Amino acid sequence: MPLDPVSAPAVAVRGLVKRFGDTTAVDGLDLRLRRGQILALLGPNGAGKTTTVEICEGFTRPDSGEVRVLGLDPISDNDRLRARIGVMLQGGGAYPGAKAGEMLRLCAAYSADPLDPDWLLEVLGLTDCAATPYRRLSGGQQQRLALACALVGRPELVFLDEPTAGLDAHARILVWELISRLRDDGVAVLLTTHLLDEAEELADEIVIIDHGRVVASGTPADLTGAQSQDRLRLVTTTPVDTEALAIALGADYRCEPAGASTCTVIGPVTPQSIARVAAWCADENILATELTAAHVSLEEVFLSLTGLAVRS
Ligand SMILES: Nc1ncnc2c1ncn2[C@@H]1O[C@H](COP(=O)(O)OP(=O)(O)OP(=O)(O)O)[C@@H](O)[C@H]1O
Repeated sequence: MPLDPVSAPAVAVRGLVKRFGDTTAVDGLDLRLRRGQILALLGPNGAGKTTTVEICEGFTRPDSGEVRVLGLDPISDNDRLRARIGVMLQGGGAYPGAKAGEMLRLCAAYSADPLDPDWLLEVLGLTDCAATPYRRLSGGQQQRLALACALVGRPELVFLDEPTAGLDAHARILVWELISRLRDDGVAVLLTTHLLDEAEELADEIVIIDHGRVVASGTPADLTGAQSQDRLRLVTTTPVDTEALAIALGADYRCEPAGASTCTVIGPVTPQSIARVAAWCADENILATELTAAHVSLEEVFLSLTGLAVRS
């Protein structure tokens, strides 16, 4: 694994194992995050995401495996790493009486070349509450301030743990825009989230873990595209006899109801199969209002891989 702290990947993890008593939280995990990329770590509750991130942050010691963050060991090189990484602490380290603007300026004072705190407050929609004591901020404002504190030191790598949890739609978009700008400026982002649309929107690479192991990885398009090629979504004004449609299409096709007047045809999507579905509807005097080569959502991929709802 390269050790050069300048050109090394932002995060390189190989064969990581962490046990807590009888529980194996991380079980031989590999991970690689390049500079200027956003990697979203997804997984059901208890999958091992937080443990992995805390090991990368240097807060938890692994049992075995190799971990390099910006080419350095997160525990033995922690002092050198601190100034180069940003960590979003949930309500952490706050002086409840301190004002939002003061807290951010204090964080900025630890950095040799910080971002302008007033600019960050503005971008995150916090200017109006700069003089508000931390304890009086709403949950969403505290969340955005935690993000600002993680970013103000101009880190090369930032760890974001559910950065938009609890934010309203407007605030979520502000945060998404800021995260995208960071990436464009070359910052690497390791994002953990339960929001699959957030991962799909932001991530260059998604790693889905379960039981401490990687179960799938790739770009959002890789993960959803592989399963999207073999589905048609048919919406009709009256319910469809899915068995009859499947028989009409032949042995390569299955047909499943997906709602009162929607069904999914599973099988090769070709110009001929689309024509056959439309012709069958005409023969049955059924009005098709939509016939689309379906996009499989990341949520469907996640469910099929982990067998679990996002929040179990
Ligand atoms: N300090 C600890 N002591 C004992 N067990 C722990 C500790 N930290 C984590 N675990 C266990 O390790 C496993 C992985 O937990 P972890 O918090 O990493 O999962 P996660 O993917 O972050 O879950 P969530 O989505 O709920 O935050 C779980 O079974 C958890 O109970």
